Amino acid sequence: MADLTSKKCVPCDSKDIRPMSEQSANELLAQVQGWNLLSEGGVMKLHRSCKVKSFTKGLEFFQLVADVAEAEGHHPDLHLVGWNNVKIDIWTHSVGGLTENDFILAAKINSLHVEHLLRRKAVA
Ligand SMILES: C[C@H](O)[C@H](O)[C@H]1CNC2=NC(N)=NC(=O)C2=N1
Repeated sequence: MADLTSKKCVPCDSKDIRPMSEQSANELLAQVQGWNLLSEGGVMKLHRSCKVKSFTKGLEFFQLVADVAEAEGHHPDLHLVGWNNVKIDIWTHSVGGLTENDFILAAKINSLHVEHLLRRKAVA
């Protein structure tokens, strides 16, 4: 199975794009560490949350994510709440569900070098 980061998102308005099943989404989830499936208003989405070191580092993180999204022509919902809590939701709006595009985008976000922007998780 080809690595998701080596793939390219396809235009979301192509006529043969369909939302995938929950089973397919769960299978692909293994390739996007740190992301979870979320169902909101009947729409299945990919969700990830993390803490950033500061409000401005959160905006820097968003800019790096935005660069990937623009390159892919596929976009996440970005939330920066309580000054340092980042939440990212990804789904394919044109079909109201998940497609491979969403997993490609999540995998490419995971491959960003952003350790300098993120707060390390406290070791239990
Ligand atoms: C033409 C193309 O379908 C639209 O411009 C893109 C833009 N980015 C997008 N991003 C996401 N997440 N879903 C979409 O349906 C979508 N559509």
